[in-house]
Amino acid sequence: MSSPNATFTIKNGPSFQGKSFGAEKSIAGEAVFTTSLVGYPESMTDPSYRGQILVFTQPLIGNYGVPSGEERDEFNLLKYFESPHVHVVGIVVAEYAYEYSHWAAVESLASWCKREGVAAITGVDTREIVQYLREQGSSLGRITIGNDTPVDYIDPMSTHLVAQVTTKQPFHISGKNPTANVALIDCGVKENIIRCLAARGANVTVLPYDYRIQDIAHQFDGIFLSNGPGNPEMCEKTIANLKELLNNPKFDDIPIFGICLGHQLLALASGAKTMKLKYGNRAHNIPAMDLTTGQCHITSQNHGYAVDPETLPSDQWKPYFVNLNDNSNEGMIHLTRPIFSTQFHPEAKGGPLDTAVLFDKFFDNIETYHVIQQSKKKLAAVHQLDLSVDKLAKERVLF
Ligand SMILES: NC(=O)CC[C@H](N)C(=O)O
Repeated sequence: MSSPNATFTIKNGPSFQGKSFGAEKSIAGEAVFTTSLVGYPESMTDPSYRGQILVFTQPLIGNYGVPSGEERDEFNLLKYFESPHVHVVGIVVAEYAYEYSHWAAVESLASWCKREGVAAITGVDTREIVQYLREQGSSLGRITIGNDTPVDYIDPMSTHLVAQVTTKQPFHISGKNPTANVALIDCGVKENIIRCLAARGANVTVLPYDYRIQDIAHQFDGIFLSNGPGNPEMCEKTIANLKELLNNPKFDDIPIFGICLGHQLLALASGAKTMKLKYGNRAHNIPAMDLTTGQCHITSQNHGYAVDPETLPSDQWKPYFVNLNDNSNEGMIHLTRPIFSTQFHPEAKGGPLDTAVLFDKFFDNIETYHVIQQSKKKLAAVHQLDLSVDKLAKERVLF
């Protein structure tokens, strides 16, 4: 099989010669690496990877092909992909498996990359690349096909990636035996996050990232803040909306749960700061300790930024989880309100399900919210009562 030569170059770093197996299109982006062993279809369709060149440390990639991007589940969510399209601009693998086999596969990784316009290079030493990226930190990179003139380096983090991937209009996903209505702020949400909410009984209303949630929050039983690509500081509108939600006492009881970018945006809205990590955390086996219980959980992650826990206003928030590899912040929890968020992905597809229980915690908070709302309604009704003597009860009334 003759495939064109390809070159992967790290800005201010080395070049690696290999063969192209994807789209014959030279590209540039931010080069990052993942140590996940499985899940390339999910990672490549995760909007959080927008604009990045993904280097897989797992040496053999493509051996189980690519599943259908059209099949949908009972919630009308994509069964195998995290969004309808690939978001990485390129992939770098040590050894592309030209033969694939899997019961769910409908095509090869190569044909998928070609159709989706994704550059792919194989036959390079990903160990050396990753060692380089660990030393230099996440770097700009490019893949040049054949004798193409290399394209200029592009820093995707300087563009508003969330505005590109968010839903442009609100949409609705009906939950299973619904017991709650959840508003989801879509900064690039993964299908499996919506599935985790819908499967637990939430009707999910998915809103564009800049939707004024503070105007409609009272219509919902909980608010969810999604994952998404890029620098969290770019999402100024979302942060401003969340600030109103956090600062207005009328929203004191409403449950909020954020994941990854959602966590970072919540932190920024609370007055904390975020920072760029040297090379980020992208893996399915990262240990995070729950600081409220001392228990360690293995978590799935994909992020380049993190919250600086020192900057969390300690009169309102405390760190919830900590990363046991690099001590970075993995979550926060409000001291008095039903709000918490995590840097890792409790919905984990792929990856371990240790922390899926956090979705149940969100639903517990929603249940408590229902009880509070009910008693508030009953108390409010008391003030509407007709006080004519013949209308009043003749003994004490307890709810
Ligand atoms: N998965 C995510 O939501 C990533 C969040 C953010 N874009 C980061 O890289 O840190």
